[in-house]
Amino acid sequence: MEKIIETKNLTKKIKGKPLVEEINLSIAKGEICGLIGPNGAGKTTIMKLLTGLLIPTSGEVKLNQWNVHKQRKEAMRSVGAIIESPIFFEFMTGRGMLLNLARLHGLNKQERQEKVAEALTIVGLDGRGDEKIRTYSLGMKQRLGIAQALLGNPEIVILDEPANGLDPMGMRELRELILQLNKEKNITFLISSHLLDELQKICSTLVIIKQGNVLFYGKQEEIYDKAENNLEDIFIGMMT
Ligand SMILES: Nc1ncnc2c1ncn2[C@@H]1O[C@H](COP(=O)(O)OP(=O)(O)OP(=O)(O)O)[C@@H](O)[C@H]1O
Repeated sequence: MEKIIETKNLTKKIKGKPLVEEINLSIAKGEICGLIGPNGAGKTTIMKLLTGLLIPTSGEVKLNQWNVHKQRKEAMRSVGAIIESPIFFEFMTGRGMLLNLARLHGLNKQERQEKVAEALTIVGLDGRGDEKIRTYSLGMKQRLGIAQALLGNPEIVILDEPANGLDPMGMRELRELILQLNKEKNITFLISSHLLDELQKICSTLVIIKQGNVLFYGKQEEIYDKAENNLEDIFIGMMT
């Protein structure tokens, strides 16, 4: 199976204090991988290292075989990411903002219009694309963030806490969107969340971290034994 995200002994220290230590991940193309851990475990740090927003103290990250820190341009070509909250210009329309971003991908005017219309349709915002972002609900903003990530035809999408603050309807829409993109475009997802039920529903693999160290990494079914199939109980058991 082709590996699309690989980390080797990935370590980040700040002033000698390890934020994450010796992280070894090997995520295959087409996986939906959930990253879980308590507050401060190092989830955002891992995502920032994967997307080149932080430089590792030691170890390496490869995306699509490209080293993120040595071959940044090539590595980032395959990734769309939302780390922490996406930043929007609220006075713009969803379509206007996406059209501006599409310029950065070097598309001509007609290509930009087509690409943006396609992205808005995929995330279910085609009917609202010409309204100002400030009128959007949180769920719509999250989906606009995903539309933004889709503009570069990514093979990997990295989402940091995408379901934060969403109501049950918004969560279901987000879940269905992720599953649809995974199935139809074979996009690989790495998603961090505190919402274990949500991850349990969609992830093929899980990474569980505590204080910067990986406690479990593998297929979701491997974590359950016959007596126990509740991810929350297993997670809390590991943390205490
Ligand atoms: N720039 C920094 N300088 C020093 N410590 C930092 C810095 N950034 C993060 N940390 C620390 O590193 C640890 C991991 O932080 P990180 O944000 O990756 O955790 P997280 O798992 O994403 O947490 P949460 O679930 O609360 O978002 C925390 O103890 C945090 O305080």
